[in-house]
Amino acid sequence: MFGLLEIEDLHVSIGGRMVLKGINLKINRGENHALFGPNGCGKTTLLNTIAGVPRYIVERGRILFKGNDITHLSMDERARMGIGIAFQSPPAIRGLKLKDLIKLCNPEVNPEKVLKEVNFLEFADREVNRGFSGGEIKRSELAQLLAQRPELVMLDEPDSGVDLENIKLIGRAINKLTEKDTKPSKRIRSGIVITHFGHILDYISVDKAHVMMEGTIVCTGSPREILEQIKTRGYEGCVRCLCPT
Ligand SMILES: Nc1ncnc2c1ncn2[C@@H]1O[C@H](COP(=O)(O)OP(=O)(O)OP(=O)(O)O)[C@@H](O)[C@H]1O
Repeated sequence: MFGLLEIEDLHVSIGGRMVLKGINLKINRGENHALFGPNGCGKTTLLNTIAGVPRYIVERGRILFKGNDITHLSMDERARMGIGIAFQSPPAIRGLKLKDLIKLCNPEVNPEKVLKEVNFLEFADREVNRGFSGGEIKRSELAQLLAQRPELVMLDEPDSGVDLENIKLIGRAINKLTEKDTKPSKRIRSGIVITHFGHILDYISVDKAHVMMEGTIVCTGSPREILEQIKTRGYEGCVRCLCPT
């Protein structure tokens, strides 16, 4: 199948330290992948590198998106090609209202309608992320992505800090972004979701999961099976059991 995203032997350093040490990953159109792994193994680094955040330096390997080598393109160019990301800790933006940022993401959309989808209408006139709680930041980021409608959506811990009622809304928005509400043959959009506890997996459809350890992907398999193994055996035990070398 045609890979929307293909990553080959990716090595990335940050602050002079090699964090990603040979990532290989293929995400086909219509697929949603989950990424598990212990703190500091490089999950955020992988997503931020795909998005093109400048401080992440690609030392070796390449990233292909829709068949094009995007390894050295700017963040802006990648966003225009269809890559969207919800950051773990996005900055606050003084002087810019959330509804105006949503309009900047896509002038065609009605910001109020988008904000309603994530139960966030009352924040339309607030400055972006300024004083937002952890769970509110997640809804703010998702509203921006719903406006942008990227072909590849990357979500860094979308369930962290979100209450039980809003996690359902967030799940529905992610399924919409990855077109899980559309016939499989019509899906063109894909996703990558980082989650520690897997709460969001009760609300979204995920096709494959990967376990990352020390900068590489060490196991790939069924999201439910991997999550169960991590819960009972820990990361290393999960890998020994499901993906022994
Ligand atoms: N600016 C930096 N300079 C040096 N090291 C950094 C820098 N930013 C991140 N790192 C290191 O890179 C490693 C990978 O960080 P990353 O945020 O990708 O991990 P993660 O798997 O997403 O972790 P978590 O689950 O805690 O969010 C960590 O050891 C982190 O301390």
